[in-house]
Amino acid sequence: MEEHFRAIIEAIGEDPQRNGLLRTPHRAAKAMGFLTHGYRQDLGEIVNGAIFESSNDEMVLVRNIELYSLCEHHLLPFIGKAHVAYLPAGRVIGLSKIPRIVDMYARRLQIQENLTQQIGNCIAEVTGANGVAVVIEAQHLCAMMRGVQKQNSSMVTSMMLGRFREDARTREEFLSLVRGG
Ligand SMILES: Nc1nc2c(ncn2[C@@H]2O[C@H](COP(=O)(O)OP(=O)(O)OP(=O)(O)O)[C@@H](O)[C@H]2O)c(=O)[nH]1
Ligand SMILES: [Zn+2]
Repeated sequence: MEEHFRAIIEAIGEDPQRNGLLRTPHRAAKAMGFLTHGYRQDLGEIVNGAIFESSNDEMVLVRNIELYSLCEHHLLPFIGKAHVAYLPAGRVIGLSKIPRIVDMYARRLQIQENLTQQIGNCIAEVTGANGVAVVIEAQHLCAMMRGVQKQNSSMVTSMMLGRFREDARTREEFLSLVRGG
């Protein structure tokens, strides 16, 4: 990847040999590696067996999970928040595992719709929940610092599975809890 970043710097018309840019291909490759480390993560290792029996079947919501991803069309960041809820069916998942799952999919080349769906499907599979809801609100730098250059619009995507899809009252409870903070 370093070589390719050096070529990009040249293509821009810059001098990769000038002092400030000498180590830039190395740094950029390292940064890009970090921003896409989700490809090299393993769901089993992330969850690490942290699934616990529980008779609680009320909604569990983790809201305001900060999210950094890269849009697959421009390789520019999109940044926002994810809200994830599920209705336990006999077992709950370790609290930290939800943001870890969000990150595993966010740290890849994505479009927001697919990211939302992948997180929802994954939480559903891992928890066997009666329902899963995911809402993501994000701002895309490709639509802010270039292209249409809209600084104040954000994109909201959602995925409702099981009871969240079937039952309007459950969905409403989720949305009002999300709006609450
Ligand atoms: N649906 C969706 N579109 C996205 C996402 N991220 C970026 N895009 C859009 O992907 C589209 C790519 O359109 P193209 O016309 O092929 O590319 P472009 O010429 O760079 O488009 P502009 O951004 O309009 O200048 C643009 O409309 C982007 O806004 C995303 O997460 N979801
Ligand atoms: Zn984009």
